[in-house]
Amino acid sequence: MILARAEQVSRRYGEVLALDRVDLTVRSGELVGLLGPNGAGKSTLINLLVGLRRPTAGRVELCGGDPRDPASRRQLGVTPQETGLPGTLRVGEVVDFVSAHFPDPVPRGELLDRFGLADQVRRQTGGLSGGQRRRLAVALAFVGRPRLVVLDEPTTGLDVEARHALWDAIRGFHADGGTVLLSSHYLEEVEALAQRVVVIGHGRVLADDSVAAIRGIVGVRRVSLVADDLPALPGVVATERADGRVHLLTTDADQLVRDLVTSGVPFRDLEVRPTSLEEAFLAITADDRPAPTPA
Ligand SMILES: Nc1ncnc2c1ncn2[C@@H]1O[C@H](COP(=O)(O)OP(=O)(O)OP(=O)(O)O)[C@@H](O)[C@H]1O
Repeated sequence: MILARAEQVSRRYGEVLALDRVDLTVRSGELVGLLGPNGAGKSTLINLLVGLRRPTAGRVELCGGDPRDPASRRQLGVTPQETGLPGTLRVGEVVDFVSAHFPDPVPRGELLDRFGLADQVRRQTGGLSGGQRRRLAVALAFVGRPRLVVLDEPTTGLDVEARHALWDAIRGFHADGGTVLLSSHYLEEVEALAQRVVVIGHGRVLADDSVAAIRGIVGVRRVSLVADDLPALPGVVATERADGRVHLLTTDADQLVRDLVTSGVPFRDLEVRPTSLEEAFLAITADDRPAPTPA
Protein backbone atom coordinates (compact mmCIF):
# COMPACT_ATOMS: atom_id res chain seq x y z
CA MET A 1 0.00 0.00 0.00
CA ILE A 2 1.25 3.47 -0.88
CA LEU A 3 1.22 5.84 2.12
CA ALA A 4 2.73 8.92 0.48
CA ARG A 5 3.15 9.84 -3.14
CA ALA A 6 4.35 12.81 -5.17
CA GLU A 7 3.75 12.77 -8.90
CA GLN A 8 5.55 15.28 -11.10
CA VAL A 9 5.42 17.76 -8.27
CA SER A 10 6.85 21.25 -8.67
CA ARG A 11 6.89 24.03 -6.13
CA ARG A 12 7.88 27.58 -6.82
CA TYR A 13 8.56 30.34 -4.27
CA GLY A 14 8.55 33.45 -6.43
CA GLU A 15 11.65 33.18 -8.62
CA VAL A 16 12.93 30.05 -6.86
CA LEU A 17 11.96 26.68 -8.27
CA ALA A 18 12.35 24.64 -5.07
CA LEU A 19 11.03 21.40 -6.59
CA ASP A 20 11.08 20.49 -10.24
CA ARG A 21 8.81 17.62 -11.36
CA VAL A 22 9.60 15.33 -8.45
CA ASP A 23 8.27 11.76 -8.20
CA LEU A 24 8.39 9.92 -4.88
CA THR A 25 6.49 6.94 -3.52
CA VAL A 26 6.63 5.67 0.06
CA ARG A 27 5.08 2.24 0.59
CA SER A 28 3.85 0.74 3.84
CA GLY A 29 6.72 -0.74 5.88
CA GLU A 30 9.50 1.20 4.16
CA LEU A 31 12.16 3.34 5.85
CA VAL A 32 13.14 5.91 3.24
CA GLY A 33 15.92 8.47 3.60
CA LEU A 34 15.70 11.78 1.79
CA LEU A 35 19.23 12.98 1.31
CA GLY A 36 20.45 16.24 -0.11
CA PRO A 37 22.55 19.31 0.58
CA ASN A 38 21.21 22.58 2.04
CA GLY A 39 18.50 24.10 -0.10
CA ALA A 40 18.01 20.93 -2.16
CA GLY A 41 14.25 20.92 -1.58
CA LYS A 42 13.88 18.25 1.13
CA SER A 43 11.78 20.33 3.52
CA THR A 44 9.64 21.62 0.68
CA LEU A 45 8.88 18.07 -0.44
CA ILE A 46 8.09 17.00 3.12
CA ASN A 47 5.84 20.02 3.67
CA LEU A 48 3.88 19.19 0.53
CA LEU A 49 3.50 15.53 1.49
CA VAL A 50 2.18 16.35 4.97
CA GLY A 51 -0.20 19.03 3.74
CA LEU A 52 1.57 22.11 5.11
CA ARG A 53 1.96 23.56 1.63
CA ARG A 54 0.38 23.11 -1.77
CA PRO A 55 2.31 22.16 -4.91
CA THR A 56 2.50 24.66 -7.75
CA ALA A 57 2.04 21.76 -10.17
CA GLY A 58 1.66 18.00 -9.91
CA ARG A 59 -0.15 15.81 -7.41
CA VAL A 60 0.53 14.75 -3.82
CA GLU A 61 -1.26 12.01 -1.96
CA LEU A 62 -1.17 10.96 1.69
CA CYS A 63 -2.75 7.73 2.97
CA GLY A 64 -4.83 7.58 -0.21
CA GLY A 65 -6.21 11.12 0.03
CA ASP A 66 -5.35 14.79 -0.17
CA PRO A 67 -2.74 15.69 2.49
CA ARG A 68 -4.66 18.89 3.22
CA ASP A 69 -7.69 16.87 4.28
CA PRO A 70 -7.42 16.19 8.06
CA ALA A 71 -8.79 12.65 7.51
CA SER A 72 -5.67 11.79 5.44
CA ARG A 73 -3.41 13.00 8.26
CA ARG A 74 -5.00 10.92 10.99
CA GLN A 75 -2.39 8.16 10.67
CA LEU A 76 0.52 10.52 10.24
CA GLY A 77 3.15 11.64 12.75
CA VAL A 78 5.38 14.57 11.79
CA THR A 79 8.33 16.43 13.23
CA PRO A 80 9.09 19.49 11.11
CA GLN A 81 12.55 21.00 10.96
CA GLU A 82 11.58 23.83 13.30
CA THR A 83 9.33 23.13 16.25
CA GLY A 84 8.18 25.33 19.07
CA LEU A 85 7.21 23.94 22.46
CA PRO A 86 5.36 26.04 25.06
CA GLY A 87 8.22 26.87 27.43
CA THR A 88 6.22 26.89 30.64
CA LEU A 89 4.57 23.51 30.14
CA ARG A 90 6.21 20.46 31.66
CA VAL A 91 7.37 17.62 29.44
CA GLY A 92 4.63 15.34 30.79
CA GLU A 93 1.98 17.99 30.17
CA VAL A 94 3.06 18.47 26.56
CA VAL A 95 2.87 14.71 25.97
CA ASP A 96 -0.56 14.55 27.64
CA PHE A 97 -1.81 17.47 25.54
CA VAL A 98 -0.76 15.83 22.27
CA SER A 99 -1.96 12.37 23.42
CA ALA A 100 -5.43 13.76 24.03
CA HIS A 101 -5.85 14.14 20.26
CA PHE A 102 -5.55 10.41 19.61
CA PRO A 103 -7.84 7.48 20.40
CA ASP A 104 -5.09 5.06 21.50
CA PRO A 105 -1.94 7.00 22.40
CA VAL A 106 1.32 5.39 23.52
CA PRO A 107 1.36 5.61 27.35
CA ARG A 108 3.38 8.62 28.51
CA GLY A 109 5.96 6.65 30.48
CA GLU A 110 6.58 4.25 27.62
CA LEU A 111 7.03 7.07 25.11
CA LEU A 112 9.41 9.09 27.28
CA ASP A 113 11.38 5.96 28.08
CA ARG A 114 11.74 5.12 24.41
CA PHE A 115 13.19 8.56 23.71
CA GLY A 116 15.42 8.75 26.79
CA LEU A 117 13.32 11.47 28.44
CA ALA A 118 11.87 9.54 31.39
CA ASP A 119 13.85 11.65 33.89
CA GLN A 120 12.58 14.89 32.40
CA VAL A 121 8.84 14.35 32.84
CA ARG A 122 8.47 17.16 35.42
CA ARG A 123 10.84 19.65 33.74
CA GLN A 124 9.41 22.70 31.96
CA THR A 125 10.26 22.44 28.27
CA GLY A 126 11.80 25.95 28.39
CA GLY A 127 14.49 24.56 30.70
CA LEU A 128 15.44 21.60 28.52
CA SER A 129 18.66 21.53 26.53
CA GLY A 130 18.37 21.96 22.77
CA GLY A 131 18.98 18.23 22.30
CA GLN A 132 16.33 17.26 24.86
CA ARG A 133 13.82 19.60 23.21
CA ARG A 134 14.56 18.06 19.82
CA ARG A 135 14.08 14.55 21.22
CA LEU A 136 10.75 15.56 22.73
CA ALA A 137 9.63 17.11 19.42
CA VAL A 138 10.50 13.86 17.63
CA ALA A 139 8.85 11.72 20.34
CA LEU A 140 5.59 13.62 19.84
CA ALA A 141 5.40 12.36 16.24
CA PHE A 142 5.02 8.84 17.63
CA VAL A 143 2.38 9.49 20.33
CA GLY A 144 -0.66 8.59 18.23
CA ARG A 145 0.74 5.24 16.96
CA PRO A 146 0.91 6.56 13.38
CA ARG A 147 1.32 4.34 10.34
CA LEU A 148 3.64 6.85 8.73
CA VAL A 149 6.17 9.06 10.49
CA VAL A 150 7.80 11.93 8.61
CA LEU A 151 10.86 13.45 10.26
CA ASP A 152 12.64 16.50 8.85
CA GLU A 153 16.26 16.30 9.99
CA PRO A 154 15.38 14.62 13.28
CA THR A 155 18.85 14.49 14.79
CA THR A 156 20.18 17.95 13.94
CA GLY A 157 21.90 19.37 17.01
CA LEU A 158 22.06 16.08 18.90
CA ASP A 159 25.27 14.65 20.28
CA VAL A 160 26.41 11.20 19.20
CA GLU A 161 24.80 9.36 22.11
CA ALA A 162 21.44 11.10 21.71
CA ARG A 163 21.55 10.54 17.97
CA HIS A 164 22.10 6.81 18.43
CA ALA A 165 19.28 6.63 21.00
CA LEU A 166 16.97 8.30 18.50
CA TRP A 167 18.06 5.94 15.75
CA ASP A 168 17.17 3.01 18.04
CA ALA A 169 13.70 4.47 18.63
CA ILE A 170 13.16 4.95 14.88
CA ARG A 171 14.44 1.42 14.16
CA GLY A 172 12.11 0.02 16.85
CA PHE A 173 9.10 1.74 15.28
CA HIS A 174 10.08 0.41 11.85
CA ALA A 175 10.68 -3.13 13.19
CA ASP A 176 7.11 -3.09 14.55
CA GLY A 177 5.80 -2.40 11.03
CA GLY A 178 5.93 1.41 11.00
CA THR A 179 6.76 3.39 7.87
CA VAL A 180 9.28 6.24 8.02
CA LEU A 181 10.34 9.03 5.70
CA LEU A 182 13.23 11.06 7.08
CA SER A 183 15.40 13.78 5.66
CA SER A 184 18.97 14.25 6.59
CA HIS A 185 22.24 15.65 5.49
CA TYR A 186 23.97 13.23 7.78
CA LEU A 187 24.99 10.62 5.29
CA GLU A 188 25.90 8.15 7.99
CA GLU A 189 22.38 8.56 9.36
CA VAL A 190 20.75 7.55 6.10
CA GLU A 191 23.26 4.74 5.70
CA ALA A 192 22.59 3.51 9.25
CA LEU A 193 18.79 3.65 9.06
CA ALA A 194 17.35 3.64 5.59
CA GLN A 195 16.76 0.83 3.16
CA ARG A 196 16.08 3.20 0.33
CA VAL A 197 17.68 6.52 -0.39
CA VAL A 198 16.22 9.30 -2.47
CA VAL A 199 18.93 11.80 -3.35
CA ILE A 200 17.67 15.33 -4.03
CA GLY A 201 19.68 18.16 -5.51
CA HIS A 202 18.50 21.49 -6.92
CA GLY A 203 14.86 20.44 -6.56
CA ARG A 204 15.22 17.26 -8.58
CA VAL A 205 15.41 13.57 -7.69
CA LEU A 206 18.92 12.56 -8.69
CA ALA A 207 18.68 8.96 -7.54
CA ASP A 208 16.13 6.68 -5.88
CA ASP A 209 17.43 3.25 -4.93
CA SER A 210 18.86 1.05 -2.16
CA VAL A 211 21.95 2.33 -0.34
CA ALA A 212 24.03 -0.43 -1.95
CA ALA A 213 22.61 0.25 -5.42
CA ILE A 214 23.33 3.97 -5.15
CA ARG A 215 26.94 3.16 -4.39
CA GLY A 216 26.90 0.69 -7.28
CA ILE A 217 25.36 3.16 -9.74
CA VAL A 218 28.05 5.65 -9.01
CA GLY A 219 30.69 2.94 -8.78
CA VAL A 220 33.21 5.30 -7.28
CA ARG A 221 36.29 3.78 -5.65
CA ARG A 222 38.74 5.45 -3.33
CA VAL A 223 42.39 5.00 -4.27
CA SER A 224 44.63 6.27 -1.51
CA LEU A 225 48.42 6.45 -1.43
CA VAL A 226 51.38 8.36 -0.11
CA ALA A 227 53.00 10.55 -2.74
CA ASP A 228 54.48 14.03 -2.94
CA ASP A 229 53.36 15.33 -6.29
CA LEU A 230 50.93 13.68 -8.61
CA PRO A 231 50.39 14.51 -12.25
CA ALA A 232 46.82 15.20 -13.45
CA LEU A 233 45.29 11.76 -13.94
CA PRO A 234 42.26 10.95 -16.08
CA GLY A 235 39.06 9.63 -14.46
CA VAL A 236 39.64 11.28 -11.05
CA VAL A 237 36.38 12.85 -9.81
CA ALA A 238 37.81 14.30 -6.60
CA THR A 239 41.15 14.62 -4.83
CA GLU A 240 41.74 15.11 -1.12
CA ARG A 241 44.88 15.29 1.00
CA ALA A 242 44.54 14.12 4.59
CA ASP A 243 46.86 12.58 7.20
CA GLY A 244 49.82 12.61 4.84
CA ARG A 245 47.90 10.60 2.22
CA VAL A 246 46.38 11.51 -1.11
CA HIS A 247 42.85 10.18 -1.70
CA LEU A 248 41.63 9.95 -5.27
CA LEU A 249 38.00 9.16 -6.06
CA THR A 250 37.57 7.46 -9.39
CA THR A 251 35.06 5.46 -11.38
CA ASP A 252 37.82 3.18 -12.73
CA ALA A 253 40.31 2.22 -10.03
CA ASP A 254 42.11 -0.35 -12.23
CA GLN A 255 42.84 2.20 -14.93
CA LEU A 256 43.91 4.79 -12.37
CA VAL A 257 46.44 2.39 -10.85
CA ARG A 258 47.79 1.58 -14.33
CA ASP A 259 48.07 5.30 -15.09
CA LEU A 260 49.83 5.90 -11.78
CA VAL A 261 52.41 3.22 -12.53
CA THR A 262 53.04 4.38 -16.13
CA SER A 263 53.36 8.01 -14.95
CA GLY A 264 56.53 6.90 -13.14
CA VAL A 265 55.72 9.08 -10.12
CA PRO A 266 57.01 7.56 -6.85
CA PHE A 267 54.27 6.43 -4.45
CA ARG A 268 53.76 3.90 -1.65
CA ASP A 269 51.11 2.34 0.61
CA LEU A 270 48.50 2.06 -2.13
CA GLU A 271 44.96 1.18 -0.98
CA VAL A 272 41.80 0.74 -3.04
CA ARG A 273 38.46 0.58 -1.31
CA PRO A 274 34.78 0.97 -2.09
CA THR A 275 33.30 4.34 -1.29
CA SER A 276 31.00 5.26 1.53
CA LEU A 277 27.56 6.60 0.69
CA GLU A 278 29.01 10.03 1.39
CA GLU A 279 31.48 9.70 -1.44
CA ALA A 280 28.80 8.38 -3.78
CA PHE A 281 26.61 11.30 -2.79
CA LEU A 282 29.34 13.82 -3.54
CA ALA A 283 29.86 12.29 -6.94
CA ILE A 284 26.13 12.36 -7.76
CA THR A 285 25.61 15.94 -6.63
CA ALA A 286 28.86 17.10 -8.28
CA ASP A 287 27.37 16.20 -11.67
CA ASP A 288 24.35 18.29 -10.80
CA ARG A 289 26.09 21.58 -10.12
CA PRO A 290 24.50 24.35 -12.14
CA ALA A 291 26.60 25.51 -15.06
CA PRO A 292 28.61 28.66 -14.21
CA THR A 293 26.91 31.84 -15.29
CA PRO A 294 28.80 33.49 -18.16
CA ALA A 295 30.55 36.73 -17.13
N1 LIG B 1 9.06 29.96 2.25
C1 LIG B 1 10.00 30.10 1.31
N2 LIG B 1 10.08 31.24 0.58
C2 LIG B 1 11.02 31.41 -0.38
N3 LIG B 1 11.92 30.45 -0.70
C3 LIG B 1 11.89 29.30 -0.01
C4 LIG B 1 10.93 29.07 1.02
N4 LIG B 1 11.14 27.81 1.52
C5 LIG B 1 12.18 27.31 0.83
N5 LIG B 1 12.63 28.18 -0.09
C6 LIG B 1 13.73 27.96 -1.04
O1 LIG B 1 13.50 26.73 -1.71
C7 LIG B 1 14.70 25.99 -1.86
C8 LIG B 1 14.55 24.63 -1.18
O2 LIG B 1 14.50 24.83 0.22
P1 LIG B 1 14.22 23.65 1.25
O3 LIG B 1 14.09 24.25 2.61
O4 LIG B 1 13.11 22.80 0.76
O5 LIG B 1 15.58 22.81 1.14
P2 LIG B 1 16.18 21.71 2.13
O6 LIG B 1 16.73 20.64 1.24
O7 LIG B 1 15.18 21.32 3.13
O8 LIG B 1 17.37 22.53 2.79
P3 LIG B 1 18.01 22.41 4.28
O9 LIG B 1 18.75 21.12 4.30
O10 LIG B 1 18.91 23.59 4.32
O11 LIG B 1 16.89 22.46 5.24
C9 LIG B 1 15.80 26.86 -1.29
O12 LIG B 1 16.36 27.59 -2.37
C10 LIG B 1 15.07 27.78 -0.33
O13 LIG B 1 15.74 29.01 -0.21
